[in-house]
Amino acid sequence: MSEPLLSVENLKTQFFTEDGTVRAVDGISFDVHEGEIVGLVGESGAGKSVATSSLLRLVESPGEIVGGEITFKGRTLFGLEEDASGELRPRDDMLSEEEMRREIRGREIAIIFQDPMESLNPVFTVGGQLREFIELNRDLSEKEAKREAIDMLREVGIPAPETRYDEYPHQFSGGMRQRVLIAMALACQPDLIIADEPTTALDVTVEGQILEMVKELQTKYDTSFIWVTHDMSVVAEICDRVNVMYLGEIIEHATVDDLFYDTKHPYTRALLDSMPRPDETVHELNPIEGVMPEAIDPPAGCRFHSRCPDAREVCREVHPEPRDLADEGEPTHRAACVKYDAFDVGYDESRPIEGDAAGGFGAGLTRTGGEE
Ligand SMILES: Nc1ncnc2c1ncn2[C@@H]1O[C@H](COP(=O)(O)OP(=O)(O)OP(=O)(O)O)[C@@H](O)[C@H]1O
Ligand code: NI
Repeated sequence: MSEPLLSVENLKTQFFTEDGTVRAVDGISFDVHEGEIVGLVGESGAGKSVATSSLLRLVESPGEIVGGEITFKGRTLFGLEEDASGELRPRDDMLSEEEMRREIRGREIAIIFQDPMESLNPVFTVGGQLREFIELNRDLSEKEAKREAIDMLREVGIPAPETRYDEYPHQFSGGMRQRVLIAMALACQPDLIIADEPTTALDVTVEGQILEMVKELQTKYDTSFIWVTHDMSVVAEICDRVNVMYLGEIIEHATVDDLFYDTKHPYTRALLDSMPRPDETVHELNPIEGVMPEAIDPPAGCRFHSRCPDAREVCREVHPEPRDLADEGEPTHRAACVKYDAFDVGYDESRPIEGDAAGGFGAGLTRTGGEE
């Protein structure tokens, strides 16, 4: 396989709060190849948004990237090294803030957020904002930029783009605003677009239309995407490969087909069981019980053990790093779960955890009244 477009190694981002250090992103590694849509999926608070804003170095105080390496097209977006006294400092080849702003953000890597009103200014027309963005980033004249802006609005399926050009954001529906943001993201023909739950607030029909359009545009422009979502049906719809996040870590990585049909990690299993699936006529859904623990003081061992139906004593002790469990010649399929032989830490001999997972996965069924 060719060199990845983006490669992320052991990325760690923390927030230094009064209550303690929030380990929002705690050592994740993944890559994105040219022309791929890579999913980042997980429950609220898993660290998806912090991970994606880290890629563009947009994490704000009290947050900070504290470790790892981010490489994009051979350039170091983030990287640390130890100086003579053992202190960590940015590597010489790490891009400056100025370079990030002028060369990377928007131009090479664009980001689309869930709430379009965060990115669109309500007091300027939609077309004006799009035109200005294009003008700034692509060295086009005002007139050329305007033509390009109208073309882009048409491209993302906005009817009568010449008229809509002069309208204000509030005159657009939620779905249409999201289309405008996609136009803006595409306007500089970036190699990578990060989409942070851009369709979550929309109704399912509009969401479906937008996903369909993104797939078409993706084929046309060969843009790569990182698609952030908590919704497995969106993953199924749009992604080539998926990373599943839980409490700051990527606990499973696979192609979409393998993730759905050869699920390895119990957390991924639980996520899938908690959602309706178009390909299965099971009507009973099992919500994942319990809540994700705090990222300030993550549990020892496997972070999912308190909610996991397969948890054994060893899961409290051993903290598994993802390992490739794929058969030889098959696409990579990494999972961080010691129940697989590849881990060889004595799972089979270990005692199942009973009565530990108070409020944990399935607790409501198996433990109610089981206390006497
Ligand atoms: N500014 C901040 N200060 C302190 N903690 C923060 C801050 N921003 C995020 N966090 C913490 O980082 C962790 C990850 O948050 P993040 O927003 O990345 O989750 P997410 O997976 O994107 O969730 P959602 O699906 O709700 O968007 C959470 O524990 C969150 O509370
Ligand atoms: Ni988020």
